[in-house]
Amino acid sequence: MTDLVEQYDKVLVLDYGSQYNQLITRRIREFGVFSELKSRKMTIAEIKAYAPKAIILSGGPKSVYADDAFTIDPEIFKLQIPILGVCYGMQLIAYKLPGGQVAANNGNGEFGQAKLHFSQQPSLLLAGTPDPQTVLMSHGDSVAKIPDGFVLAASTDKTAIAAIANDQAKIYGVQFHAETTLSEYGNDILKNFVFKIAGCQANWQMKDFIDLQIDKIRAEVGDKKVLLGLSGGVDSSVVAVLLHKAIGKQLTCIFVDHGLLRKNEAEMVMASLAGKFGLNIIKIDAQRRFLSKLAHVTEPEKKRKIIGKEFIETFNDEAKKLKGIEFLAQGTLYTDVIESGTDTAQTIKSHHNVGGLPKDMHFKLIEPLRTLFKDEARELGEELDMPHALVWRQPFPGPGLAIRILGEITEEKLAIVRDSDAILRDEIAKAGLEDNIWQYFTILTGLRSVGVMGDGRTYDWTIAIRAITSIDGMTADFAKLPWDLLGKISERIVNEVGHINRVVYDITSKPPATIEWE
Ligand SMILES: Nc1ncnc2c1ncn2[C@@H]1O[C@H](COP(=O)(O)OP(=O)(O)OP(=O)(O)O)[C@@H](O)[C@H]1O
Ligand SMILES: O=c1[nH]c(=O)c2[nH+]cn([C@@H]3O[C@H](COP(=O)(O)O)[C@@H](O)[C@H]3O)c2[nH]1
Ligand SMILES: NC(=O)CC[C@H](N)C(=O)O
Ligand SMILES: [Mg+2]
Repeated sequence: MTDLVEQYDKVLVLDYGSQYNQLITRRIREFGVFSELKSRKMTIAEIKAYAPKAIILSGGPKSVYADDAFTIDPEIFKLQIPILGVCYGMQLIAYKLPGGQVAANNGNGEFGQAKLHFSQQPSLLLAGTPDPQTVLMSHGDSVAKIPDGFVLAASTDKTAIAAIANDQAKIYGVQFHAETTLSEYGNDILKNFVFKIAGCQANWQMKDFIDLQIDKIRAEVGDKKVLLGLSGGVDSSVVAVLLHKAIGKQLTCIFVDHGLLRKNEAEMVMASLAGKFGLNIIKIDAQRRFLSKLAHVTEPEKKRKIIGKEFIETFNDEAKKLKGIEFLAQGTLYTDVIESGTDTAQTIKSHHNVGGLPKDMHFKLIEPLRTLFKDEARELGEELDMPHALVWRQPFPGPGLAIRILGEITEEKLAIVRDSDAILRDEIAKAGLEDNIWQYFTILTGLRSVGVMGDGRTYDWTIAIRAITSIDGMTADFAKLPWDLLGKISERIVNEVGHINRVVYDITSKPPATIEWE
C-alpha cells in the first residue's frame, strides 16, 4: 500500500499456504492493528525495510523436512522482532533453530478440536487464558524436540509439544490454529502476542482502509477510465461506491445478465442501483452468449472457466465501445482468491473472477477488497453509509445458477432452480429469518427417484435445500431451520414446481463440504 501505512504499527504475516492465512491478518485488524499477508519469499532486507512490529509465520500444507518445503532465512530470528509461528510456522521455528526437531506423526495426525493443557512453565503468550482450553488442531507432523532456549508451554493428549515459548527472545510457536473461531481463546492468545509481547498500538480502523484505497486507486488510475463488473451483490456495490468516491465520472459500471440469475434479479438490481450513488450503469443482455457456450458442459471446473472467460469477453466488447478503458474493477474478496488456489494454497474451486479469468486478459485489475472477507466488506459498506438491505444481502455467486444445477444446464432446469429458489426465499422472508441465515438457495441435483403423486408413479428430479450460517464464508454450518418451515418449503416446491418429487436438506458443514455444490 502507500506511505499512509507508515503511521501504523504493522504485523507482518508470512504466507506458507494455509487456507486460514488471511484470517490471521483480519483477526489482527479486528484488534485495531494494521496487518498484511506477504509472500514467504520476502528477503531479510525487504522485511527490515517494511519494519513490522511483529511477524507471524502462517500454517501450510507441506512438511518442513520435505524436499520441496517452503523455507525461511534463519536470519529472521536475529532481527529482534517478536515472532509467532502457527502450525507449519511453529514447525519451521523448531526445525531451523538449534536443538529443535520436527517429525511425522506416522499416520496418526490430529485433526479437529482438542483440549490444550498448560505446562508448569508460565508463558506470556498464554497468560490470562484458561487451562485447559479447546483449540483447533490440523497437523500430521509435530515438534519432536524443543529448540535451545525455549520452554514447553502447552500440550494436548495427542501432541506433547503443542506450544513453545522463548519469552526472552520473544519467539513463540503454537501447533493449533489460534486464528480460527474453533480455538476458544485464540483471539486472546493473538492479543497477548500483538499487544503484550510486541507492544503494538491499536490505531487502525476500517475507516482508514477507505482513505488508503482511495489514495491508491487515484495514484494507479490517474486520468484513465475504469470499467467495474457490478453484480448488485455486496462486494461489487461497495467497490462501486468506493471507486466513485475516488475517480467519479471516470467509472462506468457494467451489469451482465448472463441468463443464470435468480427470478426477477435483473430488474431488482437495476432498481436498487441505477441512478443511485451517482453511478453510471450499463446493463448487458448476454444470455444467449453464456448459455450457448455452456450447452452440454457438465464438469464444474469447466463451467467456471467458461463463465470467467465469457464475462471478460463481454467486458471487452463493452470496453471497445466506451474507448479509453484500461482497468477492470471487480468485487473480488479473499475467499475467492484463496479457494481459486495461490502459489502456496491448493485450488478448491476456480472462482470465476479469479481462477476463471483467461490468461491473456488485456485489462489491468483493480480489486480493492482482495484482502478482505465478506464481513469486512459489509463493515466497509456500513462505513460508506450504504443501505442496510444492500449491505446485508445474501451472497450470490457470479456463475449464478450454473453451479446450482449439477451437470448439464438447460432452460428447463434453470426454470426449476429459479422457481424453487424463489419459494425458499419467500418462506425464509415470511418466517423473518432473512437476517439470521447467511446464505440459502436450492440445488437441482442430478438425481432422479421414484415417487407417487395422485396415485400415479413418478420418476423425477430431487431438489436440495442449502441454508448455512457463517461469518466470513471460509467456514460454515448448516442452519438449524425449524422442521415445520422445512416441511412447508418442501410441500410448496413439490406442488408448485414441475418435475420435482423429492426435496432433501443438506446437513453438512464447510469443511468438509463447500457452500455451493459445484
Ligand atoms: N452479473 C454480473 N455482472 C457483472 N459483474 C459481475 C456479475 N456477477 C459477478 N460479477 C463480478 O464478479 C465479482 C465476484 O462476484 P461475487 O458474487 O463474489 O461478488 P458480489 O456479487 O459483488 O457480491 P456477493 O458475494 O454479495 O454476491 C463481483 O464483485 C463482480 O465484480
Ligand atoms: O463470485 C463468486 N464466484 C464464484 O465462482 C463463486 N463460487 C462460490 N462463490 C461464493 O463464495 C462463497 C464460498 O463458496 P464455497 O464454499 O462454495 O466455495 C459462497 O458465498 C459462494 O456463493 C462464488 N462467488
Ligand atoms: N496446518 C498446518 O500448518 C500443517 C503443517 C504440517 N504440514 C503438518 O501437517 O503438520
Ligand atoms: Mg455476487
